[in-house]
Amino acid sequence: MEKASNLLLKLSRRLFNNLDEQEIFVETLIHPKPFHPCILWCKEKPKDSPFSVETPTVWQPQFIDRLSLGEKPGQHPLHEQGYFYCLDFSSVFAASTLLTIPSPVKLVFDMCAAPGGKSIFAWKCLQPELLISNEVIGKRLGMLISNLKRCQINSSVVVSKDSTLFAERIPLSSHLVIVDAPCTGQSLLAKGGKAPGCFHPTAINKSANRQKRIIANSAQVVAPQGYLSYMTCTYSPEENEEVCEWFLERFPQFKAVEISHLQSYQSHLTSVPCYRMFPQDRLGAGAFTVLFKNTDEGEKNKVDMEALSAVWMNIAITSPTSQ
Ligand SMILES: C[S@@+](CC[C@H](N)C(=O)[O-])C[C@H]1O[C@@H](n2cnc3c(N)ncnc32)[C@H](O)[C@@H]1O
Repeated sequence: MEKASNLLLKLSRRLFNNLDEQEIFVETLIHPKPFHPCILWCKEKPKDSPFSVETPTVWQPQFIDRLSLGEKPGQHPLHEQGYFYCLDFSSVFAASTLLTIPSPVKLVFDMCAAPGGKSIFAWKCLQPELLISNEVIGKRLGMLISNLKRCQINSSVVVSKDSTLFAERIPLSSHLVIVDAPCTGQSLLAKGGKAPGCFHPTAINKSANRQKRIIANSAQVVAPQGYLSYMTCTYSPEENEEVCEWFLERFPQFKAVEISHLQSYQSHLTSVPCYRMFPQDRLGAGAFTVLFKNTDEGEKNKVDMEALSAVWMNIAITSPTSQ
């Protein structure tokens, strides 16, 4: 993108009061610069790193390394052997809310899972007994399955159904439900990619409505005292803070959890504690994240995997038992 569109300029004025901040935000989108590559170690890190590693941020988990510019981790033989998964550092930021969830965790359900970054992050940091990764778009299933297989994410199961079905069939069952929601993908521009129409109000409203439907269905899958993690890789408030406000009005049993390690990233666009990373922070292309807790007391429902396999397309990476 050579010149900022009026819609991008308008968005920058909504996001930042300060003129310099507006300008630098727009500049990072119209003249993108590369970000440091990043990896998540699925297996134990070798003592001597095969890569040149950047100084970690204070909140960065030990199983993440941000690498020097120019490193190509995807081409290293350890990648094929499943030692690590390559992801954007914005994904680490967004998923870092999960680091605050107390163990033990039985069941993690990832509603929007392909290609698998948040599923693998949750598996690594929470060590659940079972991870269920759902991807509704058939042609995205292959990459999800191959990533979970390559990284040996046991025990995990891949499913492919609309979120409505899970709300009906496995209500109040999961300790954690992750909603890394489909969005307008505005942050792709900061990576030099394309996201046609991503600032257009029609596209933003359509996306926000889909996000509200997914988060509402996902909330019903969360067990009492369980967690719901919502995140996007886009900047517009309609897809982020406004989804959170809408959600809390309709599901008052949920409250947003303060994430102390992300305090300096707290969004000033709402009173709900939620967090944003912007591309001008130079860590990643940008993300929005919030962690909700279901404050209801009560019994968690069991998920009978045998019964489910009759109705769902379950592709078992390993064979789970009842949760
Ligand atoms: C931001 S991506 C997920 C990235 C993934 N969580 C990761 O970390 O690798 C959003 C995903 O939501 C999926 N999706 C699209 N429409 C959906 C819907 N109606 N319900 C659930 N997921 C949907 C997309 O196919 C896409 O894979």
